[in-house]
Amino acid sequence: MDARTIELLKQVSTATISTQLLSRGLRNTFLHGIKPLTGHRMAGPAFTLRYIPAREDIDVLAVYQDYDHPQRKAVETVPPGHVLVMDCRGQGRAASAGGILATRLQVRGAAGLVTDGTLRDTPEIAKLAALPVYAAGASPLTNLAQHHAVDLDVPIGCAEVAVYPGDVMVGDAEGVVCVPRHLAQEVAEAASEQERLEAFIQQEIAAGKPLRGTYPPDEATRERYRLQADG
Ligand SMILES: O=C([O-])CC(=O)C(=O)O
Ligand SMILES: [Mg+2]
Repeated sequence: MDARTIELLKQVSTATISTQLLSRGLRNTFLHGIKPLTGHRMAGPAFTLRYIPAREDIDVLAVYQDYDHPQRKAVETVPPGHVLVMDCRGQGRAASAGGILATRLQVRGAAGLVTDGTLRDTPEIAKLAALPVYAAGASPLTNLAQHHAVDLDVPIGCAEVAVYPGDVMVGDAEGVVCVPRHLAQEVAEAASEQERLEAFIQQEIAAGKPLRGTYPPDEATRERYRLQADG
């Protein structure tokens, strides 16, 4: 994934990206119900972790003694610049990670943390200066009370959206959208162009122009936009 594509995607809104994906036939790309915890914008390829339901005879506290426990391994192997995306089947009675793991992700240069479950230690996570974090809420209970980490870097569902490793996860104040990897570059370019045009339309509407002719822009409005862009 080239750096320019990531940079462009980080600057545009999830609303704009959703429209660009819809215009290419993709309707189910926004992770509904997932909210920002730290407020930082996010863009980076997905590295995934899949959880299945926990079972009491297997998921006991002693499993954390294994440093290769898949949850811990995910945190230690997500490549820098990638977003760790966790599939919790939308279940949040137990947290999918906590403050120490999130701090480790930040130190390792991860581009973000996304879960369709919950997180614990959220007051500390909210203070992280550089890591974008998105979750469905908070739960103080550790993950193995409900979740069993199984697979790394496989296709997952997150908030009922298909996420394939390498798809680009983009986050802003409204939440997270998943951009299929093969569309990332063209969507990034088209979304930037759409936002330049919409900034002009926004100015016109604020200055008193009616919707008719302005939004969507007719040829005359487009011509004024081109003149402003050239000038
Ligand atoms: O048990 C967990 O999910 C991990 C945890 O609290 C932390 O990372 O601080
Ligand atoms: Mg903790």
